[in-house]
Amino acid sequence: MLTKNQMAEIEISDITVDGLGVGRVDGMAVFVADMLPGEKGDIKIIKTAKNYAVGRSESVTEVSPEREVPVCKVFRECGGCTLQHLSYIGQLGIKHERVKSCMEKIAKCPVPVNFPLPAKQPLRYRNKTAFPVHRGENGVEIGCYKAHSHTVVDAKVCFLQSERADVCVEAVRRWMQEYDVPAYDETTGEGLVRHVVVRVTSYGDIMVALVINGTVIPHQRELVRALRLNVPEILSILLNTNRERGNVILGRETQVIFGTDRLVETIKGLDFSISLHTFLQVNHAQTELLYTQVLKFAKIFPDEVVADLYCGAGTISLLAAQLAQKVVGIEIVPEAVADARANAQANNIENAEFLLGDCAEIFPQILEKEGRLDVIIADPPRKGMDARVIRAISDSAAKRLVYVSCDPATLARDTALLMEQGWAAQVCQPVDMFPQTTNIETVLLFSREA
Ligand SMILES: C[S@@+](CC[C@H](N)C(=O)[O-])C[C@H]1O[C@@H](n2cnc3c(N)ncnc32)[C@H](O)[C@@H]1O
Repeated sequence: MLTKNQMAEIEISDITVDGLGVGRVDGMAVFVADMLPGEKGDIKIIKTAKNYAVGRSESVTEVSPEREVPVCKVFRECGGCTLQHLSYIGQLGIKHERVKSCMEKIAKCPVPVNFPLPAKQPLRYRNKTAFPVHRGENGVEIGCYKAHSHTVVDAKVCFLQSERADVCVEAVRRWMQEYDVPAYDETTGEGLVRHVVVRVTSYGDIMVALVINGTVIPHQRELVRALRLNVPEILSILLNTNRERGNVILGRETQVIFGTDRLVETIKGLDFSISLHTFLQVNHAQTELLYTQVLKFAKIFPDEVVADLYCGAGTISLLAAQLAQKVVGIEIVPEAVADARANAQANNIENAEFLLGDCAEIFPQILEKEGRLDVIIADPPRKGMDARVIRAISDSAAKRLVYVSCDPATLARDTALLMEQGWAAQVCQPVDMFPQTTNIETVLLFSREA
């Protein structure tokens, strides 16, 4: 039995989704920050609970050959990156093991899991970042939250976003300091500036939005001038009003204070118009790789009808529509459906239809209405698919199902349900959309059991 303050030499055998090393003493799991699988260390137990303990590494006695010096100075405080101390190939290995383990242990499914498709650019890959703003003892603080908290870790550089985005954030910080612009205080609900959101397209065009607890900012002209002077690639500066308490970043009302309210992004040859609210995968290069993989698994023939469930702004639907007879996309967010319809028009695609609503309600209705359905593509949020959607997928006559998931655990849970209903998992391809973190995107191909 472990006790608080006890010292133990522990070998780390695993890593959690939060990036904590996991070792075992007499069968009890001990979680240790900043320790990697394969490492041994002298660990001081700092907390004990019924089924686990938490330790602090006092010294690492056996260092993993995959250990690296993190590029970011605030890596140990910030909750944004959890794997910067591990080589990129080591990160991919851990993600591969995680997907395999979920398939084996949760889905009980012997599907082959390929090695994750790596990112060519494992740093500075994000095309959108929302940084919380806070006023601390040393002035304006802008950065990421500390893990599991709302404490802002002040950072002048974030190695996940583009260098131009760093410059935008710095310009906002200097403007707030110079004109004494108040930051929002979430404990009192007072103050003004809540978040700085920066979007950057693959063309280098930039949108900057200040999320504010109000409708106007002081010294607006000075902010616009400072941002444009420092970053001439800015095409859009917005004020978004969010007066609600809570964790939701964006409010519904947005005003343009410079330029346009939209940018254009091109994905695999199609143009997509992006507003502040549009959901877009955060890593452009890996999105192209992900979608290529989806289409490869979907193997769509020209006479086939495709359903794209949880379709967002219609990115996958419109790529699939170029191959299919018809695509029907379903999405619950009205703005995303409007974006999808506009994107279809802008790309002269006439065989894609977009329906607004919950997949659990709309998809069964489509099955009754559409005479034919050959391929289903589903890309649900982290929580996975509703059981009603899984039932409808199984009731359909579709021959292939391509499931895209950002959470291997819910993917595995849904895989077990799909297998019970006659689907066979054929092959699983993880795609590393989120280097430096434990997150992984996975594409899984199902077909009807023979
Ligand atoms: C992971 S995103 C995928 C979007 C798109 N496939 C893409 O690659 O950009 C999941 C989408 O599902 C939508 N969504 C969440 N719950 C839904 C539901 N019950 N019915 C329909 N759409 C839903 C979200 O609004 C979001 O756009």
